[in-house]
Amino acid sequence: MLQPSQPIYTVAGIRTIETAAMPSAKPPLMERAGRASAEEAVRLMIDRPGALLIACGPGNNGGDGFVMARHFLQAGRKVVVAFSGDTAKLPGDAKKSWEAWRDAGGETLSDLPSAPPEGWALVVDALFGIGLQRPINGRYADWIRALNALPCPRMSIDVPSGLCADTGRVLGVAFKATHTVTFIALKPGLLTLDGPDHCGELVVKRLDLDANSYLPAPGWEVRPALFGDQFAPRRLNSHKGLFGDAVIIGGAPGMCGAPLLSGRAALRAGAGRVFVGLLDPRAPVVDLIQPELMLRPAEDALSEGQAIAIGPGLGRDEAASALLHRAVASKHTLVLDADALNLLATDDTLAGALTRRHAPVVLTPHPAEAARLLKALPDEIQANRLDAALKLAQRFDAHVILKGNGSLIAHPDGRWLINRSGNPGMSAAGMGDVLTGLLAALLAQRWPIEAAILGAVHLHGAAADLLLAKGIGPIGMGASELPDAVRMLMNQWVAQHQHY
Ligand SMILES: NC(=O)C1=CN([C@@H]2O[C@H](COP(=O)(O)OP(=O)(O)OC[C@H]3O[C@@H](n4cnc5c(N)ncnc54)[C@H](O)[C@@H]3O)[C@@H](O)[C@H]2O)[C@@H](O)CC1
Ligand SMILES: [K+]
Repeated sequence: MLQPSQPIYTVAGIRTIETAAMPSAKPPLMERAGRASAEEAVRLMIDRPGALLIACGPGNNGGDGFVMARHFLQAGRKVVVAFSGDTAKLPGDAKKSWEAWRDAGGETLSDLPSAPPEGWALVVDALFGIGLQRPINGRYADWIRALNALPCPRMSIDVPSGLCADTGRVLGVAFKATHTVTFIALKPGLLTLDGPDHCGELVVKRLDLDANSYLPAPGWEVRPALFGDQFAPRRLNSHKGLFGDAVIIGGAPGMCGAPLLSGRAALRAGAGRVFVGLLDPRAPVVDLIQPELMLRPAEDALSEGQAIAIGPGLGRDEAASALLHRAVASKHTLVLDADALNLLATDDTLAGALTRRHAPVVLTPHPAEAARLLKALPDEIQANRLDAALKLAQRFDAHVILKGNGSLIAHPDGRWLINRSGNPGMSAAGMGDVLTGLLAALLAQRWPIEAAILGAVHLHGAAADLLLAKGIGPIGMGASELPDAVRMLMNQWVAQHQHY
């Protein structure tokens, strides 16, 4: 059974759900959140005796911490609570939670205690959740740095403190959790940019709420369940024509390696035939390592296939621009990558032509390319990756894959997804070329556009994860090693599909 995709809500969405659900919620949401956190903590401390430390903040995230502390106290476990705020200023629910903690016999310390000789069984961060409003400094920053240095499991409640739940940015300093229990639904900041580095293992506790019934989810995780129906077993009576022609165009002088990498990935991802159009007049006429590839002068390749992926190693000269204009004027589904995106960023005529096309367009920028397309700085893109992806999709009326940790997919109609597969081994030259080749291959096999995008992005990361698991990476993982791993995964998934 493929795991279903989970919904993702921004902070505004979570607030809407909380506000709608709160009045009738029995037991109250904070009781559920604190209890769910305690249940998770028990799992983490299964073979760790001794006391746990819970650091509570001045808002409702701290309230969850007090509920959690009460459960452990009532279960007879030693629990130490640090809280440096003013209990009179706690918001309503958190105040009730603190009172219940006090009434159960609990005490709070106004500063972090030093660790017992045997160490803490677990350290819990209940400082800030979705209510973080500004960079953390002063005492809370000191606390977070001290907690991060402790050699024990560290659990965050809802969101690691200091991490922006919408963007994954660290505001000042952030708690580095080994485990995060997040409530109601996933948030984008947990899944992209610096989020995954701070969350550790991420668990969603829905608090018995059906979020979607309060507010339809704006975003979703990329999971094989969303494109798994494309993995039908091939019929015995098949031929290469059934699996389409993938077309990849690029390869200016000195840059032929990029489209060849894309082409090799397209072959391994099952395209019937793969054409690689190369701009360099002195380009090789055959890839001797991969002689299945059909190398062509770039213009000749334009007339082939159902979809064209253009950009890897394309260069930015006039010949490249003319080729890109012809590709955009074609009726093919288009994937624009690398230099095709750089050319697009400085050519308003091309941008106009793109928005008037009928056939779909996929843009696959990394943050620097996205910045050129939006006339912004890469840091501004990274500061809010979701926002940037949505803007790009709207500006170019295109499907967008904004690459990077937690790749974002934005569709032209405003729907979006975040991919969770992949690892730092992918921070290497040529990885983007492989993604482009995967897209070309799935489109050639006539996967619907959205399935092809999700499939290519997920497979790209999952293949790197497979290599990582075998010790091939993260250091030194090569883009040319990915296609064989992609092939293995696709065949595994087809084999699984046969059981249904
Ligand atoms: N409202 C509810 O009933 C529920 C809330 N829940 C919890 O409540 C959290 C949200 O609670 P809040 O909205 O109170 O927000 P938080 O508890 O995340 O933080 C808000 C408090 O922190 C202060 N603050 C924000 N940024 C700061 C900074 N950089 N330095 C110092 N102080 C800062 C604010 O002034 C405010 O006092 C969720 O993340 C979740 O853990 C859950 O219990 C589910 C139910
Ligand atoms: K927290």
